[in-house]
Amino acid sequence: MAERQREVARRHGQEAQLRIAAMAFETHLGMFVTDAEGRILRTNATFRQITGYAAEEIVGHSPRILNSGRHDDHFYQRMWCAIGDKGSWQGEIWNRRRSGEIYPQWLTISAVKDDEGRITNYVATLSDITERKAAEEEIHQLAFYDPLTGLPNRRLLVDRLESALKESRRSGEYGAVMFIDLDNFKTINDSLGHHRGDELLLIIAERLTAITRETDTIARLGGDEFVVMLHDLGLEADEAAMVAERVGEKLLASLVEPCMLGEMRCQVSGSIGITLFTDDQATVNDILQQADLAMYQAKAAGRHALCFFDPAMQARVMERASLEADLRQALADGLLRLFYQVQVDEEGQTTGVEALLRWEHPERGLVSPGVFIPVAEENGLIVPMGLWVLETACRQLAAWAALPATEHLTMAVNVSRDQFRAPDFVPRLERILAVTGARPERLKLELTETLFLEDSEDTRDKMQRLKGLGIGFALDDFGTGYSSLAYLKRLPLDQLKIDQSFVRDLLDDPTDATIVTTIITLARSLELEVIAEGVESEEHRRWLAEQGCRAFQGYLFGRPVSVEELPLTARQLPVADLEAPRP
Ligand SMILES: Nc1nc2c(ncn2[C@@H]2O[C@@H]3COP(=O)(O)O[C@H]4[C@@H](O)[C@H](n5cnc6c(=O)[nH]c(N)nc65)O[C@@H]4COP(=O)(O)O[C@H]3[C@H]2O)c(=O)[nH]1
Repeated sequence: MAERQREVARRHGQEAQLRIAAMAFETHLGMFVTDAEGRILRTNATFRQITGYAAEEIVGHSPRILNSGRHDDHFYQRMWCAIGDKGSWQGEIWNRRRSGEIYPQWLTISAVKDDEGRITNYVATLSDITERKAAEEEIHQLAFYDPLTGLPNRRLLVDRLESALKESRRSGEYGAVMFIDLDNFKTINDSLGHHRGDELLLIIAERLTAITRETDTIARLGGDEFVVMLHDLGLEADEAAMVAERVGEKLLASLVEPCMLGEMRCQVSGSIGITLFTDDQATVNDILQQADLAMYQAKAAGRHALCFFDPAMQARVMERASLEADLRQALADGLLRLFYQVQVDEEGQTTGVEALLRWEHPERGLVSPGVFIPVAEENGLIVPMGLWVLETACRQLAAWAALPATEHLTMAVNVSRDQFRAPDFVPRLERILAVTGARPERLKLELTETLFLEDSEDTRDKMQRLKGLGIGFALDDFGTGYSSLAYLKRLPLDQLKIDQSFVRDLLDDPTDATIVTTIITLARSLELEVIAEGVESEEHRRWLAEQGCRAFQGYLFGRPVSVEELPLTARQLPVADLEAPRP
């Protein structure tokens, strides 16, 4: 009797447990149970509500049927590793409802094991977090973005500026912050109403966005104040200032474009304050204040202007702008000159010259190409300027070819990367050769390694076409750039030019000496000529000759001079040449 009572009690207990389990299963969380192989055995009502799958549609299937495709294999591997190691995994996951809609859910998967530790089932619980995500998104949007324009607000700008500062400290690259304030926004707002004012701000936001790169930050701080942050502006302050200035000019130009506000045609202008930042100790607040201050200076300077925070930087940018204007004028007025520096062989005989550009400025005097070539390269003036150089040099070559004493001379001409890249470079040079009558075999183009960094197919093709005409190629400043043996072998080069920075110290600096000997050996193995530039003393010449260098250029033999001053004396020319024309 007692045994029967115990059996009834046990059964009641089991039923109660099953009832509890069944109730627990039917919760507000979606649930499904799979077998050890991952086949779905059971789902609850909430699961069906969330996923849209009826029990009969999904039982027997793998949960993969729910995959959204948004996660890669790696994601699922990590999930299964965690379940294997710790017995469970939980996290956010994007799944797909039966309707095809993709939605975010919070998912927990636990492995169920038997008494011997073997996995018998997996139990998953899931909740739809679409609303929570949307709320999070909205909070994020409100907290970090300007509700009118959708641009980042001050908080996000400060955040990004902090990261940019850290990055800049690490890389040493400059960044810039530009404070933009519209000059006459208040008048428009007051006369046309806030609604039109808002429209104008939206137009401005769009224009600023269109001009800047995707990686730049454009923020609206409120009212008519915008900030543009640029980064990765290079390691040189002057260069960074130039890029920032160019972007600033573009922004100013875009602001003054007229726009329609309703029926009204309106025009605004802006004042821009720029400050550069780098690996110094300035804080985010310092930087924003500097840009703000510079912006007030721009306003004080007459509006529709930009101003740098750093007065020295401002002066340099202005100096550069005036240099640029003068240079354009100089090309038009014929104030450029070619100087020539001799190149000699091992006997000291002049074999040719290098043409070097000079600018005779009415006030500045003789301006060095080191100053104005980078400006010309920056503003594109290098293309017409380079053609003038080539034509002048070729005329000189043709004139020398007519005299027995000078007919053997070669002419090396520097050609900048952008000049060589111009699509019509080859036909233009062909025309110059035809017009001047210069012999292409006497012309040598000095190219720099930057030309070979990109688009090498086009470069090689052009070189081969010119080579076909008889023109030679020297690689200038060899060793200072990105020297890659791969391109040395692929390109039709004739000569490597050892940069003067290595030659200068080779007697004192063993590293430079090793570099120079390596270049000479390399040139020999590639069957290229080699010439050392910047040879200033007999000791240098002797050392280089001992290493196998056969051609030299430098102050020891002559500085760059005008054609009239060239030291083409009897000592350097074969006597026979002076007495009788060559056969
Ligand atoms: N300390 C020292 N310097 C020496 C010695 N021998 C020559 N030099 C200088 O070294 C520079 C050699 O020219 P580069 O490497 O082609 O370097 C040239 C070249 O890259 C560029 N350049 C000059 N003319 C032109 C041109 O017509 N077109 C282009 N694209 N660039 C040019 O400007 C650079 C500087 O030209 P320059 O000021 O004329 O400076 C010249 C020359 O005056 C020496 O013994 N000691």
